[in-house]
Amino acid sequence: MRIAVFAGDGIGPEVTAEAVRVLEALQIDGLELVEGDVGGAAYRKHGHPLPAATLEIARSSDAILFGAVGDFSLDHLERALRPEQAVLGLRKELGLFANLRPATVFKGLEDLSTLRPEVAGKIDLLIVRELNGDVYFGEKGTRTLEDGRRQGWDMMSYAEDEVRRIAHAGFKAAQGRCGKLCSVDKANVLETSQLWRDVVIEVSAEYPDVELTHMYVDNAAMQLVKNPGAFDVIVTGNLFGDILSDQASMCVGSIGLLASASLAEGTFGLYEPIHGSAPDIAGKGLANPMATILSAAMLLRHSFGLEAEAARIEAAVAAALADGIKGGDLGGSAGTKEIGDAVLARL
Ligand SMILES: NC(=O)C1=CN([C@@H]2O[C@H](COP(=O)(O)OP(=O)(O)OC[C@H]3O[C@@H](n4cnc5c(N)ncnc54)[C@H](O)[C@@H]3O)[C@@H](O)[C@H]2O)C=CC1
Ligand SMILES: CC(C)CC(=O)C(=O)O
Ligand SMILES: [Mg+2]
Repeated sequence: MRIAVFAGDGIGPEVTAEAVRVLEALQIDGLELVEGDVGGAAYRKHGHPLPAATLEIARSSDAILFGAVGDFSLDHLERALRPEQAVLGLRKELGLFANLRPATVFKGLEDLSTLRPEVAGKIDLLIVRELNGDVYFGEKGTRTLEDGRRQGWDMMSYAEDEVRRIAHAGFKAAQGRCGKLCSVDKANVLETSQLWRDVVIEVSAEYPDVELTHMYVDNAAMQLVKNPGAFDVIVTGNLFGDILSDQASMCVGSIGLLASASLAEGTFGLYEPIHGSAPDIAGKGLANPMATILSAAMLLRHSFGLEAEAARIEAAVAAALADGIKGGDLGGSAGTKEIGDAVLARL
């Protein structure tokens, strides 16, 4: 059981350290943790955000626990060298195409949400976000038009096989939950989305037990706040899924609570909080590590089939919250290590 630990930048090392403490406390037989450099930290040390040695550690591991990357002081670099390329590169190189981002309100903790408790209490949804395509991986550039104006451009596209495989992931996820799949797109404007919708409908023929609906992304953003309890599984593209999942995190309570799994075919996966490196609070011991701790639980469940251990971690996080252990992101005053201690004490 070899787990690569890539802590990264900003609050990445702070939150990852707490998740590692939780993993180690479980005393799982054969657990081996191997650290590697990613992001701005890797660029400063090795001149690249995703050095070959890190990629090698990733490839020789069974799963990756990832913190966050991003460092505003390196945003002047050419795009290929920016910290974010570490996570984008790992997703692409390792074929991590299915990003699962569950958003569920903790029972009895509806008041953590910025929504009214009776609305928030019904939230139990899963965003299945495509992670290897869309405008994030299309050709891009800046050019000067004939009249001298500068123009930035990014190519958005999806090939049918890319849509098909994430659609299957969405339908399968729905089969394991309440049997409802909502495909989110912008087919009223974008050709990329029209193909997305056509292919999702084609794939739906193989899943007669799943109720498929379609929604434009602008409406989905509104419905997530109005009636989030109506969603079971949302399947969507890379860009829309990125945005909607940050929104869903606030419906639950905080971005510091939402975990994710980025999966390839098979059991390999990268597990990370949905948040970034939070430079505004980095180095102060203020970050909420719960999203990373919950990502470690997803890792144990998806990559190793350790359901009982995963459930133990999730229960410990829920118990800590129920006992009032809250970080600043939730209006509390607990620091990163204090939250880690509280989860460990309830394992
Ligand atoms: N997967 C990754 O590594 C990601 C990296 N990024 C990068 O992170 C950097 C910062 O991006 P932002 O847009 O500011 O997004 P962010 O998610 O890092 O932070 C947004 C806001 O949420 C707060 N926040 C985030 N995580 C928190 C936690 N665990 N506990 C308490 N508060 C938390 C931050 O303090 C900030 O106010 C950028 O360089 C960005 O590119 C952003 C998203 C994902
Ligand atoms: C490359 C990342 C910065 C994209 C992102 O925000 C995410 O995956 O949540
Ligand atoms: Mg994001």
